[in-house]
Amino acid sequence: MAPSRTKDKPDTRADFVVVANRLPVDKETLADGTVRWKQSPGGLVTALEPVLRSQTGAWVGWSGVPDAAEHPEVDGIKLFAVSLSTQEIADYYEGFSNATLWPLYHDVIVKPEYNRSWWNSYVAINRRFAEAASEAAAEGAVVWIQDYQLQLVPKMLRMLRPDLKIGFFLHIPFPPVELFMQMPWRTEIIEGLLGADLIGFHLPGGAQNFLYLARRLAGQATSKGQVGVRAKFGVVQVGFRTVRVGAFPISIDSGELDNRAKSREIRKRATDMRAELGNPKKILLGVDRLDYTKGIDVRLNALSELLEEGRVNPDEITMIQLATPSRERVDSYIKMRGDIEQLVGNINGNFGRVGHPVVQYLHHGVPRDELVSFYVAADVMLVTPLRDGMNLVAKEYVACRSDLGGALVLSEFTGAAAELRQAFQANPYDTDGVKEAILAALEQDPEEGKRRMRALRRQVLTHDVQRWAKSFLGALGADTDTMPGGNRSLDVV
Ligand SMILES: O=P(O)(O)OC[C@H]1O[C@H](O[C@H]2O[C@H](CO)[C@@H](O)[C@H](O)[C@H]2O)[C@H](O)[C@@H](O)[C@@H]1O
Ligand SMILES: Cc1cn([C@@H]2O[C@H](COP(=O)(O)OP(=O)(O)O)[C@@H](O)[C@H]2O)c(=O)[nH]c1=O
Repeated sequence: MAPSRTKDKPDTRADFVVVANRLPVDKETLADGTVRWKQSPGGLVTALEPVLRSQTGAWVGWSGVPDAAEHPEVDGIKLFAVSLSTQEIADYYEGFSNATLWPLYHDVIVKPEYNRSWWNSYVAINRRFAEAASEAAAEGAVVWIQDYQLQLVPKMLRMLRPDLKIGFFLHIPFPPVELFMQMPWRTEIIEGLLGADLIGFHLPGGAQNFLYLARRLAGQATSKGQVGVRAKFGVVQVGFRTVRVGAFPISIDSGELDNRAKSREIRKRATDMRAELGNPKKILLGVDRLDYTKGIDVRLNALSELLEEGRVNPDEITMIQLATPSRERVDSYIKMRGDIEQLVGNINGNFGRVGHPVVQYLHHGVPRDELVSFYVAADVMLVTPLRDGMNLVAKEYVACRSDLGGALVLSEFTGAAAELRQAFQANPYDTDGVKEAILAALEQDPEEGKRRMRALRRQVLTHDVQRWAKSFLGALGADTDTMPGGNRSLDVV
């Protein structure tokens, strides 16, 4: 992605508009005052950027820093920046989005905080996004609203622009009814979402939870049958409008990643990495935003016990944990960072040698090619969230393994677990189960490993992000003829 320049405002309205909390690029001001734009963190941007690149469209979002109203241009995508003040970032983004909704929707792993002034800010900022989307959209356009930060936008936008076709997709889990009922503004949220024509979740369970709440809280008539995957949609009747509810598991640009990982440069870099690490017998890898939902502590605790019990030899393994900074001013994230770094320190203190720490921990992002080289080099990929909407990292690892090497340890509580059945799955709350899964992955028979990886790759390469977008937008009634991919025939070995 190459941002070129900034403008006052993109000059034409678009027929296809993505609205997300973040723009695909974050603004960064260097010490000498130079401004640069870099890819924003997280899977939502990884997934949507190739989709929007293949359509002619616009993206409405925030640039990741306070009071930035420039509109950068990225590879032909028109970007409409929504400006947030420092106080609004604290109340709407760090507060209501990430200290209320995020923990509530992730099984209350930490206690959600219910703060009325945060809610007021959430309402005001959702209105600002709705107004920006309304300005960006041409007559009759398709507007696709993304994620938990913007759940009131569908209704607000419909009131401003009844001519639009409005879709909404939730990238995180939609919680069980008993948990959602904690939310003081629960009815407003359900009614906000019902402004859309189509509401998408990763899994049928989220769609079912939503349908129940639409009946109970908004008093609407709904269908009662099971929702399927990309099929058998639920229906909510809102006056004269019919709102459809479905499950659309998100994915990655698998073909692009598969090709990139096969390149000579990446292969060489992966071999060099192994040598730089002292050619350990096995490399274990974790790749996450530093978030308490990701279960980084789960895998570190399991590894620590395996080392203590002598079931894993510290001289034979290296674990690499990439942990990109995330939501660094939210209390629960500050505490978790300290906990994780202490765990890493304990393992290295107890089992490392000079020049050979057992865990190599990086608290910063790495360039895309470097990340792909890590995937190619890793013998065991550790994905152990306590709860995760999808987890694209698991799919990226599989897409990078055309050599059929490697093994994936995967938490049952990720959206990806529903599709990646041949991974070594474990309940992240069961430390013994996680330890057994890690051992099984480390010790797998190579032929059995190939069989598993072949099956995983068949799933990931035939269910790519283009197929995800096409299935959602097709169900919304948008014209998807111009989109590439969607169940492309790929080189699956
Ligand atoms: O924007 P941030 O606060 O820095 O957070 C980054 C993104 O994190 C979340 O990603 C989710 O979307 C992925 C793609 O669907 C999914 O695989 C993952 O399970 C989710 O956690 C969040 O939902 C995004 O809004 C954030 O941009
Ligand atoms: C550590 C790291 C990650 N990435 C990319 O970020 C996304 C993460 O997506 P996922 O669905 O697994 O989870 P969240 O959205 O964060 O909740 C994935 O595409 C990674 O490749 C990255 O680009 N660089 C990094 O250092």
